[in-house]
Amino acid sequence: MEKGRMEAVKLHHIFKSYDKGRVVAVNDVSFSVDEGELFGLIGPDGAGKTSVFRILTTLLLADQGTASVVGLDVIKDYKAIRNLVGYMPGKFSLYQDLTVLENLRFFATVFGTNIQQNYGLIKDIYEQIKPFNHRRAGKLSGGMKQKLALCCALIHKPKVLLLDEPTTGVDVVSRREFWDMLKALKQQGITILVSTPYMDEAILCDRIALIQQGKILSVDPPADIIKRYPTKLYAAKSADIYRLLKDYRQNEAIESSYAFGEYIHVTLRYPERDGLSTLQDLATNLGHRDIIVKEIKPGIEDSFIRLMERIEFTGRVE
Ligand SMILES: Nc1ncnc2c1ncn2[C@@H]1O[C@H](COP(=O)(O)OP(=O)(O)OP(=O)(O)O)[C@@H](O)[C@H]1O
Repeated sequence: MEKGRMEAVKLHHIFKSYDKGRVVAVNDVSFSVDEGELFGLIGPDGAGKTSVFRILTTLLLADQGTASVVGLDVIKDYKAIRNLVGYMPGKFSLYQDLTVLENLRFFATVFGTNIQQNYGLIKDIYEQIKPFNHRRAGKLSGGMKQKLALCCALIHKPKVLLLDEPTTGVDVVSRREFWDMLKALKQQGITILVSTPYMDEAILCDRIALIQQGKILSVDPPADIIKRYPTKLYAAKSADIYRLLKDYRQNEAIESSYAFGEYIHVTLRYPERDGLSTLQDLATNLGHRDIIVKEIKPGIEDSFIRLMERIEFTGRVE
């Protein structure tokens, strides 16, 4: 952390299990979010993201560990935290039978404020949904619902925004617009912790924590995670890409291979070998046609897939 910067969110060795310990949802999670940071919690379904958010919003008690938001303890200071945090839960949180305006007024009243008082903060977002002021929330499109939920989470001018998968199930254009809004909010000094299963969104964060099976695999700026990719990565395809994937998977020279768009991404067990000819020859010898093999730069998805494979293979974070 930079000198003089405050940690807006902090988790210290947090554990949470369900079903009398049978499901370990959060397994020794520690990370912190600096004040003013746009921080992503990235992981697949069931990784433990929602449990982390519920602990931070004081709705769920951790089994072990401590957590704080703007320096306040989630257990001792839970009431104060609720006033300082804006929370957008993963599942649609608004009242479906209330209109856009009624939802906003409701959330403002709960926090002892009104729409006018903090209008500056929600203005840009709210103006996009204002034409639908009298439409019931349940009748809005996914993107509109998401904007309304963000307005409601902002209505009391929180210091920290906790957004649990705000873009899941929303179309690509709305997702992009939503991230533009987050950037604008960050510029106004609001700290944002946001979870997402989408890797293309991970890259838009200042730093990301990758979470899998309740464990944090890494916490870094996305560019650093990509830079640390430890080996050469190849993209390959042929006329029969499904058979090629199967063939590569059965070959002992191949370390890892997975479908990625119209290509297969491949790493080799013996990186000192000439990867291009190894992959090309393998495919040719098995009768493939229209073979293309090239070396490529890894993206954040490749880095995450690699980190996930490590944990599944060894059962621990390396
Ligand atoms: N109340 C509960 N009782 C039992 N198991 C639970 C409960 N809540 C969550 N779990 C389990 O804990 C694990 C982590 O769930 P959590 O909802 O925190 O993850 P997530 O990353 O938010 O995933 P999702 O996006 O699917 O909600 C999952 O295996 C889930 O099935």
